Formats: sequence, C-alpha cells, structure tokens
Amino acid sequence: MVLKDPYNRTVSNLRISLTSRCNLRCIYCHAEGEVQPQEQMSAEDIAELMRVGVQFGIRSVKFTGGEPLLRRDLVDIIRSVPPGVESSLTTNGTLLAEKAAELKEAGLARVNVSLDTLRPERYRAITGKDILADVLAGIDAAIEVGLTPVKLNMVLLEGINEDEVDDFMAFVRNKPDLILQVIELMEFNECKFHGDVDSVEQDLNERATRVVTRRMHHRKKYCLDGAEVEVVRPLHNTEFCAFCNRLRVTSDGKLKPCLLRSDNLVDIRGKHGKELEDAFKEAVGRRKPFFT
Ligand SMILES: Nc1nc2c(ncn2[C@@H]2O[C@H](COP(=O)(O)OP(=O)(O)OP(=O)(O)O)[C@@H](O)[C@H]2O)c(=O)[nH]1
Ligand SMILES: C[S@@+](CC[C@H](N)C(=O)[O-])C[C@H]1O[C@@H](n2cnc3c(N)ncnc32)[C@H](O)[C@@H]1O
Ligand code: SF4
Ligand code: SF4
Repeated sequence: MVLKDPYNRTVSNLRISLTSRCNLRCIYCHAEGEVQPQEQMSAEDIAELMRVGVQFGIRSVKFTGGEPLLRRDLVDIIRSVPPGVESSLTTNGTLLAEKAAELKEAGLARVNVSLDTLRPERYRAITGKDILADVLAGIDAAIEVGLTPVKLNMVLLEGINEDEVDDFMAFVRNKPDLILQVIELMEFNECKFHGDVDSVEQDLNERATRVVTRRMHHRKKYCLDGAEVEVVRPLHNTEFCAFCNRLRVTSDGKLKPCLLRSDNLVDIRGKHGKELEDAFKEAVGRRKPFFT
C-alpha cells in the first residue's frame, strides 16, 4: 500500500538520523532539526521500521545524523535494508576512507559528502578541525569502490566560501562520478552567513547546456562544461515542499513529518508490529508542506 499525506504527497523516502553525535562542529549545522535527542534507536528497531516502511511504499532510505559513520553498527544497519530499497548515506566524509569498501559490500548504493571548501584553512574555520585531507581521501575511496555518484554538498556561506563555486566546478568537471550540490543555508543557531544562491543559480542557468528537473523537491540540475550541479533551495520555496516525499526519523526514535517542525513528532520507541504501522500512518497523516 502506498501512503499519501493529506496534501496528496506520496511518501517514498525514509530519512533516518542514526545518531546525534558528530566529530565536527560546523558553524551552520541544523542537526536534522533534532532537539535534545535521547537514547539512540537500536539497529533492530531501525530494521523493523524499514520493513514497515516498505509495506507503505518506501523505496529509498537516506542515512544521516549527526555523523552516521560514528555508529559502530552502521554496516549491520545497511545490511538490514530490505531488498529492492535503495540506500544512501550523507556523511562529512572524515571517516569514509577506511569504511567505504565495507559499506559498498553491505549494499550501500552511494554517498553524499559534505564539503564546503577546498581550502584547508577555511575547512578548519567552518568545521573546527584541520582534516580536509581525510575528507578528500574519503571521496576518492568512495569513487574507487563505486559508491557513486558521489554528491559533494556545499552549503553556500556569505563571506566564507561564495567565491569557491567555480573551483568546485573545476573539481567535478569531466568526472561523471562526482556531482556538485550547492545548498542554500537554512539559518539555525544564529548562523548569519546566508550566501546568495539566486545569483549562483542565475549564472548556472545562463551557462547550462541542459537543465533537468528532479522529481524530489523539483530540484534543478544544471549540466555545463562537463560538470553537473544540483541546486538545493529549501527556503520559502513552495514547490520544494509541494514535491517533498520524505519522512524523517530522529536518532532517538521519533517519526518527524517535516525538517522544520518539532511540534508534530510521533514517538515510536517501544512500538512494534501493528502499533508501529499505525504510528507510521499517523506520521504521514501529520505531514504538511512547511512553505505554502
Ligand atoms: N528543508 C529541507 N531540506 C532538505 C530536505 N532534504 C534534504 N534537505 C537538505 O538538502 C541538503 C542535501 O541533503 P542530503 O542529505 O545530502 O540528501 P539529498 O541531496 O536531499 O538527497 P539525494 O539527492 O537523494 O542524495 C541538506 O542541506 C539537507 O538539509 C527536506 O526534505 N527539506
Ligand atoms: C546535518 S548533516 C548530517 C550528515 C553529516 N554529518 C554531514 O555533514 O554530511 C546533513 C546535511 O545537512 C547539511 N546542513 C547542515 N546544516 C545546514 C543548514 N543550516 N542549512 C543547509 N544545510 C545544512 C550539511 O551540509 C549536510 O550536507
Ligand atoms: S558534520 Fe554534519 S552533523 Fe556534523 S556538524 Fe557538520 S553538518 Fe552537522
Ligand atoms: S521544509 Fe518540510 S515540507 Fe518542506 S521540503 Fe523540507 S521537510 Fe519537506
């Protein structure tokens, strides 16, 4: 049975936060909208939730966090993804090099790696750690084992990395396994570095030889000079929300109908079988586009 929310949006993707812990301290982090997370869900609970999701039309799962690679049982969790469901991971990439092969072998399809700058000193200023080289090694390893396409997530930050879009395009150019994703900052924690995504997108539009609109969030992908660039513009974007097909799961076991709301969560801790199915339906029923 495929579930639709009251706004006729099909839910086909589960976005599961595996932990609220992280080894970086990015200046802009929204932490997937988690507020005071408690004990994290077990691998068994996550496996059962994915099985229930499949009954209701879930076709892909995104693992995120915090930093998902901090979970020691990550490989087991990926192994428990039901057959036919595409799994991907969003990671800061710092621990990816040593784990990429194992993740691939466990069935992970691809990774998104957060990388806001190609300059070591800026990387330290943004994340708090001087380990850009580890991330670059993680990206290489992911390509090597076929966790592809690897998307590079670059949050556009005014006065910090806005001048690096062309450098990033050069970085991904003529590498079909790499896609650049330019992301509009959603302000959390007083982070006031909102970059000008409008002008970046205008420029891409003028130079693109092909523009594709994705089903999810109706995001635009621009193809130019051997580079592929996707633009993520969630703010005040009614179309983005109208085509949102994701149900979130917090690391401590709550279904979260929308990234930007915390007043409509459905607690699934301790729920199994029919109770869990009902909770899933309840969460889908509570979904509402944030920007209308
Ligand atoms: N507002 C909002 N932002 C989202 C949503 N999904 C993803 N994002 C943002 O999009 C950016 C990229 O997220 P990723 O975790 O890499 O995944 P993705 O690009 O959305 O997904 P794929 O294209 O399937 O890899 C991040 O900044 C997320 O916060 C959403 O449903 N709502
Ligand atoms: C919260 S992180 C969790 C996964 C992993 N730690 C990472 O950094 O990729 C998921 C994605 O959200 C993005 N993100 C975090 N805070 C954001 C914000 N305020 N606005 C837009 N994107 C944000 C990050 O850049 C990252 O690509
Ligand atoms: S690495 Fe990811 S979860 Fe950690 S602080 Fe940065 S954006 Fe947030
Ligand atoms: S803000 Fe909420 S409704 Fe809009 S795309 Fe994000 S999760 Fe979906």
